[in-house]
Amino acid sequence: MSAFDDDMIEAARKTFAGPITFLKSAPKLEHLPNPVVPEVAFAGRSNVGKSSLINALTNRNSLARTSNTPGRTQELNFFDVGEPLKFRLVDMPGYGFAKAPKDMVRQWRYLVNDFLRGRDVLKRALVLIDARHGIKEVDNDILDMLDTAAVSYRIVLTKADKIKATELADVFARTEAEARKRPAAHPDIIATSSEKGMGIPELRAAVLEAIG
Ligand SMILES: Nc1nc2c(ncn2[C@@H]2O[C@H](COP(=O)(O)OP(=O)(O)OP(=O)(O)O)[C@@H](O)[C@H]2O)c(=O)[nH]1
Ligand SMILES: [Mg+2]
Repeated sequence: MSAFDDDMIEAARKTFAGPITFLKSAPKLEHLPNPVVPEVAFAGRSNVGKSSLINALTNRNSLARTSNTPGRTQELNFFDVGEPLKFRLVDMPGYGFAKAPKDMVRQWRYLVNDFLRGRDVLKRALVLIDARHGIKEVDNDILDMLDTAAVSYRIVLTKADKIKATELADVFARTEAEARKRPAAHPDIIATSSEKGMGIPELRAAVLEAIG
């Protein structure tokens, strides 16, 4: 069952099959690109699968850099979709990995907070949550920041291929119930697997819907 009709799914497929290029990396706020088109950002704990999901959505193997080393992405990475340019995807730095030095955590907070507050082209954030764990304490920071900044967001479960269907149904229900308590969260969540392609057509449609 999907909240998106066939036309939307097909339009989204076409959009993501078209030209997509890496624009730039922004390690600091002064490096942000000019806000000229709508943006959708991918947030989530380090290693949750943000970069992998961007690659799956765009059907490219190595557009966004993925890694087994948590905390690899320390900056905001911008990807241009469409020619002429239609919207941008933003790969955000991950949080919550063990052994992150204090100043790295502070840096993350500055960058992310200012990005979320200051950017009216940012139409939606997708907050990725590992399907094996559900929402954890470490995710509350970003969820609170988004609620406070009134940036609308949708929760997306990742790595759904790693658990059984019954467990997935369980964590799905639990996570959706939590989403419905949060003011800026979309009431519906999406379960995905970048590995198996699950939920990818729906997530593409969700991105298109978010940019309007
Ligand atoms: N089985 C499975 N593994 C996945 C999936 N998505 C990502 N992974 C693996 O999880 C690891 C981390 O993926 P990334 O996409 O680099 O994670 P990230 O959230 O971008 O991490 P940071 O950039 O450090 O914040 C990689 O080894 C991926 O291959 C998935 O859907 N299924
Ligand atoms: Mg990454």
